[in-house]
Amino acid sequence: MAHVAYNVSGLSKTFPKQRRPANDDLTFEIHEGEIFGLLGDNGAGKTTLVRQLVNLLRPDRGTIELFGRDVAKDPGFVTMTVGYMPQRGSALNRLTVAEALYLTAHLRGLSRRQAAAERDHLLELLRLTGIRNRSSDRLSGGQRRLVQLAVALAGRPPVLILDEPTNELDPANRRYVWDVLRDWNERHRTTIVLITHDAIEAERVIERVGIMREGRFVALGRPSDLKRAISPRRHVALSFLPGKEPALPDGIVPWRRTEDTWWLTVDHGRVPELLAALDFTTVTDIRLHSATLEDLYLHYVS
Ligand SMILES: Nc1ncnc2c1ncn2[C@@H]1O[C@H](COP(=O)(O)OP(=O)(O)OP(=O)(O)O)[C@@H](O)[C@H]1O
Repeated sequence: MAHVAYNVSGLSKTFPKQRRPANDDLTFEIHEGEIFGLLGDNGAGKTTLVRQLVNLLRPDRGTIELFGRDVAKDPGFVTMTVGYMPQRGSALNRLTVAEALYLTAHLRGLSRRQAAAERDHLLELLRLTGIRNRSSDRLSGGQRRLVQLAVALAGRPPVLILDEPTNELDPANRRYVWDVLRDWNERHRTTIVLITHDAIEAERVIERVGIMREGRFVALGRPSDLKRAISPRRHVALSFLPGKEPALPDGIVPWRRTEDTWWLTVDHGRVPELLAALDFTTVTDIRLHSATLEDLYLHYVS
């Protein structure tokens, strides 16, 4: 069984003068070592939730335990355990990029020598060496996001909470950051909770997803399971040598044919049977398509 990083129970929060709760009786777990994605439309309550997870905001009701310790009663433990990247703003004040990384790593328990090594590693990892001596108030929006991410990673806290880590990044940096996060998670077994609107790219790294709407989860689980629930069929494109039409199991009939490719729609459960029936000396290519994370998001949110 998976070990639990966060155990959230009955979490509710209504801001003053707001009619609707921002978080409405949320109960869920985040497993140790997983990458958990929070998706949802604007105003769904994602930032409110993560600010409670890092103890920047108190819930009206409910409890949050981090590795079995009550977050509200143990704020120091949260600070030492979680690297938090906020949605906006900068926690760096007027420090240079290099100073911010060094100090954060040192405050998270690394010796001076280790903190200096960590600083240099993160500058290189996030390609920040060229701006290492720049003050954080003189960075572009995208540079600031990369520095904030590096600060969250400094000292390798066991949990990362990232509020839209790829927001403001150009497409190449966006993709690079997703790769860095996946690699970091694999290397250090870091639990990562992230909010994103970037469902297409995030699909490559997210292991479990919570889709929020009006302060509640409308879907929670592994993307593959959730996709299967909304779309129980797979689309298959099957290419073969001209004139060598494949034999298909009973009841599976192409809905479109060309000379060398057939398109089929198959129940998930029959895919193994289809694959077993094919002669791969004459089948040249097979492509299986199922719903994407973005399809899933749009299914639940629109
Ligand atoms: N400080 C605040 N005071 C009053 N209402 C707030 C405050 N912060 C958030 N809200 C409200 O709470 C609800 C949830 O907001 P939240 O920022 O958590 O949404 P979100 O899912 O993170 O949205 P987005 O994707 O736009 O960042 C919204 O209706 C918002 O207007």
